[in-house]
Amino acid sequence: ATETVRAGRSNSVSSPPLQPPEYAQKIDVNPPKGTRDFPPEEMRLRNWLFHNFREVSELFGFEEVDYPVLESEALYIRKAGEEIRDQLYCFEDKGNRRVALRPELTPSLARLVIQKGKSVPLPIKWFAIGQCWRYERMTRGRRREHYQWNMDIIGVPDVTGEAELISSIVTFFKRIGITAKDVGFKISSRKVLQEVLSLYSVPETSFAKACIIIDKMGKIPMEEIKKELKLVDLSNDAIEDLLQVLSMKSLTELEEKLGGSGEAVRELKNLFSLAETFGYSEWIQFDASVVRGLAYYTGIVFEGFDREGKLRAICGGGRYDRLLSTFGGDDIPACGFGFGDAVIIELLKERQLLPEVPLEVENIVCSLDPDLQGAAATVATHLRGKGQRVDLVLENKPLKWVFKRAARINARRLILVGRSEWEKGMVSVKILSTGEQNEVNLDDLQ
Ligand SMILES: OCc1cccc(Br)n1
Repeated sequence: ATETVRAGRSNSVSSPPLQPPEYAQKIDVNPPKGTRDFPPEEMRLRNWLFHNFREVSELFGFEEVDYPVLESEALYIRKAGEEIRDQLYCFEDKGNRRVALRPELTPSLARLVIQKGKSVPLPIKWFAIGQCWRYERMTRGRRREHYQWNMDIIGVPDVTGEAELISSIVTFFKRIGITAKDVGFKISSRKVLQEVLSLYSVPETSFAKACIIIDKMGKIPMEEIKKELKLVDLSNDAIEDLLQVLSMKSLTELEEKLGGSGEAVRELKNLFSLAETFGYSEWIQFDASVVRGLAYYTGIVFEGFDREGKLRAICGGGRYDRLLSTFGGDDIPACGFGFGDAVIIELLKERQLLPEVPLEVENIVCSLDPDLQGAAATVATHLRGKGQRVDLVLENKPLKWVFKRAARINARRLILVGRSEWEKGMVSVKILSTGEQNEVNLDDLQ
């Protein structure tokens, strides 16, 4: 075949490496601002994390789903002043469509549930692990993407749904060595806010906005919180009453304020008694200040937090009974959570619980003679056929190089293909930890 010689590059192996062609332009080898590469070591840790997400989801009988990273912008146009809306990574595509990189997975889930309609029997129990995006001014140097694990139950109106979801997260934490001493769940209900605001003539449209403002408590000054609440038509009395309730840390106190007959207190009491039966009471506490920052929550809300208080929320979720109907679907109750891939790794580092996830390739196979490269390929294929991982040395390399590579890949065995052995259908097997070396018939090689 005629060799095409690219301008500026010589095909002869002997000439010294030339300067890159004049058209080459050194690219920025870093990933875009706010995004991450996952080179092998980081990818092994990520795979370990996602493997645990999947194992727990399957333990709870959930089915895995996924959706496009790119969605119609319309899925996220909510007018409640959410940060997620301000930071939407949206643009107009070449077909003049308004699209967005998904900032969360729940709207996609709602879209697919509606699309599937009656063809999917309830309750739906789906989980997903997907990359989510936000466009944040890099002034704060925060990430623009993360991977989120979501589990959602659609079609169960009772708090047994939320209890099941919290149980799945507790199960996940236990699997990776996190205990109730490290992490807890703050639990409340948006119905607490609803019942307080119902004592004052607060317009329904103000409810979601008030929740988003209250979610900023602790992040912006209290005076700013009050100012923003006034702007969504809450009276001073309503605000004072609300803030007093939000400081409550006991259900007894809440019941004294709201009475025991309302839905908020009844559901929370039910959830805490279910926690007893699941066996995770030590993990949860009532905290009226938890509202979460998504507009569509309508009932129970919860968030996982690190008890040392050094990190941002580890995960969060709650009930969203109106989301499907706001998308034009039937009025189907739903609850779910999101669990990001970043804070949990920070927590594991803090607690010295990061797992060792070394590269482990059991075997390294190499020929001792360039003419036996084919024989080495035969040996590698034989072993791979038996489910053995094999790193096949693909070039004629000195043994010193082979031993160095064997150490890097944590190989247990070095399989040497030499002429005299191969003529007898044998190979030489060296156990690298002991140095023990034997000739083995290829057919007996396991
Ligand atoms: O949790 C909010 C969020 C959404 C998308 C991307 C990132 Br990073 N963070």
